[in-house]
Amino acid sequence: MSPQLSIAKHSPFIELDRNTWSRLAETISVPLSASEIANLRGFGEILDVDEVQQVYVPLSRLLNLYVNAASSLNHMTNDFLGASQRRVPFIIGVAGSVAVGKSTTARMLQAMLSRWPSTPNVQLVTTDGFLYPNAELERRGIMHRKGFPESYDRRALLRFVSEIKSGAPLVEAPKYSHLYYDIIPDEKIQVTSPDVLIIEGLNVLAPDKSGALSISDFFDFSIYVDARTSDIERWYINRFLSLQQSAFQNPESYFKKYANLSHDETVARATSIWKSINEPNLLENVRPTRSRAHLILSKASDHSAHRVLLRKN
Ligand SMILES: Nc1ncnc2c1ncn2[C@@H]1O[C@H](COP(=O)(O)OP(=O)(O)O)[C@@H](O)[C@H]1O
Ligand SMILES: CC(C)(COP(=O)(O)O)[C@@H](O)C(=O)NCCC(=O)O
Repeated sequence: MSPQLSIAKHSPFIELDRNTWSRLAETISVPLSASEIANLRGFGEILDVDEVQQVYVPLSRLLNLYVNAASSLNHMTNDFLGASQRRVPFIIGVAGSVAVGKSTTARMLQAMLSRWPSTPNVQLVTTDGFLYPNAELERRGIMHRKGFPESYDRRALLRFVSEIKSGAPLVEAPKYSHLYYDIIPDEKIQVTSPDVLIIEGLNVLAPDKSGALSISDFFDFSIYVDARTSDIERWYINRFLSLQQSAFQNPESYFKKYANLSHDETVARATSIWKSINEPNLLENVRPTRSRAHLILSKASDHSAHRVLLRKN
């Protein structure tokens, strides 16, 4: 047997190409209208009814199976313990690079999962709320490391997730604004005992370096959104160009300093931010967590998912 085949044989993942994956749920129809899908789509993405039918319907069905199985196990465990039945949220982590399209995947899952009768209440939080405020990043001398593991208040994030998993009826998270590029001091996001909570962020699968608990220890399922580095760089630059024409024109935007750049200057600025912050973070911290995921959604250069890897166990 060639070394390549034996590596594949001993991989913890089953690999499915798009056609094989899409056939797993072809009898289930898309529960969203074309305009609902358009509203969930991020900048530059091609998400359409075909993509939802072929990629997200099977994913949502698989997750529904996991949620129902976790709920049965929870019931049986409580019976065994003689404890009262109390349901705690099923937590799904969504990881991947800046600009890979995590937010669209997470929003799509939220919309799809909430259509299942067993999980009408699906809530979504992003980990950017747990970034230190810019003033604190400046104080620590890590303003140029936004998105790196050390730029987050990891203790607060861990407390947040463990409170949710302990069944607390209301848990609050700080709120981040892409417009201000900073934490909004007086606003909070509330998590109110959902059936499913999706937690999306760059580093959600990162283990704690000192061996202590990390938030992924509280996940029931996790997804890594993957693509080639060169494709993600192009998506980042194209999105930056679109934002320069829209969001950066807002006088309140942190990036208003880029509002009058020419096309070439904007590309140069985006490339420099990508090369100095987001690509190193992807290579050093984010992609190394990929094999910790239960499922890897692998995207082709047009943003469509072309392959799914699912853990065998
Ligand atoms: N500077 C910005 N101004 C406004 N919105 C932004 C800015 N940067 C990113 N976004 C938006 O924030 C969301 C999260 O982006 P990001 O963290 O890169 O994750 P992803 O692209 O994987 O969803 C996306 O919807 C993106 O369009
Ligand atoms: C806010 C982010 C760190 C993403 O945070 P996440 O929700 O993934 O924890 C990222 O979108 C970002 O703004 N990075 C800084 C570098 C840049 O401006 O591209």
